Amino acid sequence: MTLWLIVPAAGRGSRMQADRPKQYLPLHGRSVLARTLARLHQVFPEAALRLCLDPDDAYFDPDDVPFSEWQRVEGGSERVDSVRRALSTLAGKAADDDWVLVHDAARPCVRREDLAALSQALEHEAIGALLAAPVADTMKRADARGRVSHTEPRDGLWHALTPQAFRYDLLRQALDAALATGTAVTDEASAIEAMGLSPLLVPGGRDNLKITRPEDLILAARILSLQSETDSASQGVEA
Ligand SMILES: Nc1ccn([C@@H]2O[C@H](COP(=O)(O)OP(=O)(O)OP(=O)(O)O)[C@@H](O)[C@H]2O)c(=O)n1
Ligand SMILES: C[C@](O)(CO)[C@H](O)COP(=O)(O)O
Repeated sequence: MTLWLIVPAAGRGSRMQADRPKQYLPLHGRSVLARTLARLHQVFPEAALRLCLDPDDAYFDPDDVPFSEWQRVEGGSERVDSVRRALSTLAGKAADDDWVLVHDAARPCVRREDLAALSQALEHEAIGALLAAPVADTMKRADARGRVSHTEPRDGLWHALTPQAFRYDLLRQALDAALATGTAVTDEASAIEAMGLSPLLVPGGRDNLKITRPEDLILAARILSLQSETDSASQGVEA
């Protein structure tokens, strides 16, 4: 069974307001995209990668791709279109029940142990699963005036992270249905949910942030430093 990896990296990063798409901004001496791909490759070295890139991309460097089996895919206008296009390249290659993991290029800090936990969860899963983090703050619902309407109970609320992993044929059907009906889906899980199915939530670290705004890049750099300090410390203990 092949493990397919889709990395949507075709966004423009408009909220980042940088001189280039955020996936090409430097993070600890390499691009965000290179860091994300390296992290995925450490846990899934045998996976077959589909990398969604903007057709006008002027920054991509193939040397940043550590996977031996990979293919570039032209991204679409929304994230869901990019993922759907990547899936279409699997037709005739993927088995219906192959797992497809989708991970944002903009999430370079995903922990290796969280990737491993997701992978392990899939061993007992029929539909699919996503990394997610429980909401930690008190949640306010705003009214039209920008004042608090009421406090939302946060019990059972989770932040949807990536990777999100689903069976190839189910994900294909779910995205086709969402696109055909115009259902807004900002992640793979919401397309699956629209089919009446309930993906599994796999607890993951809140440090798996999606770089979206300028301050996120500073946070991501600090998170990577802390993660590498933790890795060095645990290697020291084991040695
Ligand atoms: N048409 C698109 C839009 C987004 N993405 C990718 O999907 C991930 C999450 O999207 P988001 O953070 O919303 O990225 P952007 O669209 O780049 O950001 P913005 O909305 O600020 O423009 C990113 O890795 C992004 O490159 C994509 O492949 N194709
Ligand atoms: C897929 C995603 O990263 C899950 O949090 C997210 O939905 C990306 O889209 P957003 O519009 O930036 O929330």
